[in-house]
Amino acid sequence: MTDDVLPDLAGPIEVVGAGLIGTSVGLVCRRLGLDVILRDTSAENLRTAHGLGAGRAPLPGDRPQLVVVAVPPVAIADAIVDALGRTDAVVTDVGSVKAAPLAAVAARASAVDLRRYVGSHPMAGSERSGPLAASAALFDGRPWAVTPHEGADPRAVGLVEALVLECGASPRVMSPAEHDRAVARISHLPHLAAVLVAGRLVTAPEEHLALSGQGVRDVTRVAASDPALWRQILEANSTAVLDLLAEVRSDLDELMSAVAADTGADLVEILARGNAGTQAIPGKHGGPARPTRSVFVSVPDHPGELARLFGDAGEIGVNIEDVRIDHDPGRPVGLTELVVDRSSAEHLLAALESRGWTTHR
Ligand SMILES: NC(=O)C1=CN([C@@H]2O[C@H](COP(=O)(O)OP(=O)(O)OC[C@H]3O[C@@H](n4cnc5c(N)ncnc54)[C@H](O)[C@@H]3O)[C@@H](O)[C@H]2O)C=CC1
Ligand SMILES: O=C(O)C(=O)Cc1ccc(O)cc1
Repeated sequence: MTDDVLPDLAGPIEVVGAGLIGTSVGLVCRRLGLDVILRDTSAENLRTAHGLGAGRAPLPGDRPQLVVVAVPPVAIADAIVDALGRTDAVVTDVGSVKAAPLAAVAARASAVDLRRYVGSHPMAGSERSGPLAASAALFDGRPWAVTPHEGADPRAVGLVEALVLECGASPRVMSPAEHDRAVARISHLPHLAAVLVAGRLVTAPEEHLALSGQGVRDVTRVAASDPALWRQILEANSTAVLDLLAEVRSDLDELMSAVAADTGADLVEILARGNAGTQAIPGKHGGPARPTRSVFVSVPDHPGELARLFGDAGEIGVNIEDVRIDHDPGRPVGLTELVVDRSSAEHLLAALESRGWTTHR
């Protein structure tokens, strides 16, 4: 934290770009009772975001305290420069890459007061775009990078941290360059891995695809994202991404030799490295990863059954960390996977069985 006492987020908050992220920020701020001004070049997205209650149209004389720029990567630098010139507010952006837009804004530093600009990046989102995908709960418990440049005003940094906290997220302060190396590994490479695996499905025969289970859905989910957005993200972070892709190319060579060899020892080592990688990911709220276990329950396909299952889990006193539903429209029963703390799994299974649920071990 940059300051013992963070500046109060008092509003008005101006959001430039009322899409997935901007509308979500607007919804959170409105829920806090703050005045939110929305701007967007798309009249349709603006109309939708207004209709969702994420904010209002600008009025002459508006004086925002904070401007949040949430436009596509190619438009970010211009929107930051515009906001710094048009207002005396602190300006942040939520772009996925930090060093390139900062350099573009800094190149025009004589025209703008750069001290009021502090970049940031919520590590939350989805494969969907636009205001209809927005949610006030989007940032709950998520990390949100705050990336001040060396000349940033500490009060401006504090105000951006206050926004992050009010959104229910955890601020992580780091330099723009460090941020870009980090997201290459934890966001951009996973995205490209999902794209490559999903790309292999395009020409698959229908009877192969009919066998699809949760694994292929988990690994490919983010590949459904907007290609135009991701092209811009990858172009803005190409150096860090290329370094990692070169490492993955040599991993792939190693993997191919291991699969081709008949001892299996090397393959086990590679698979175990994967295990270690999954355990390196911190748990929710940045805490240590806690071991979880999946409990599978058959849920009859009638209204209210899922609510009854969640209600029973609540009464049993077990917190559900995550949930997945494998729903086969051809069957009267769906398979629900409840991800719970490993130490609670046996207790949950026994208690659900005693309440008449069919579980699968
Ligand atoms: N999609 C995701 O999961 C995440 C995206 N981000 C970053 O947040 C930013 C916004 O992404 P999304 O909300 O997903 O995109 P989106 O496509 O849902 O929303 C972008 C909005 O900006 C508007 N817009 C475009 N150019 C504009 C301009 N010059 N002035 C005003 N409005 C303009 C568009 O009409 C659209 O409503 C991007 O820079 C992205 O890299 C950050 C974290 C997660
Ligand atoms: O959907 C997900 O899980 C994401 O990871 C979304 C996402 C997309 C872009 C970002 O810069 C940050 C997060």
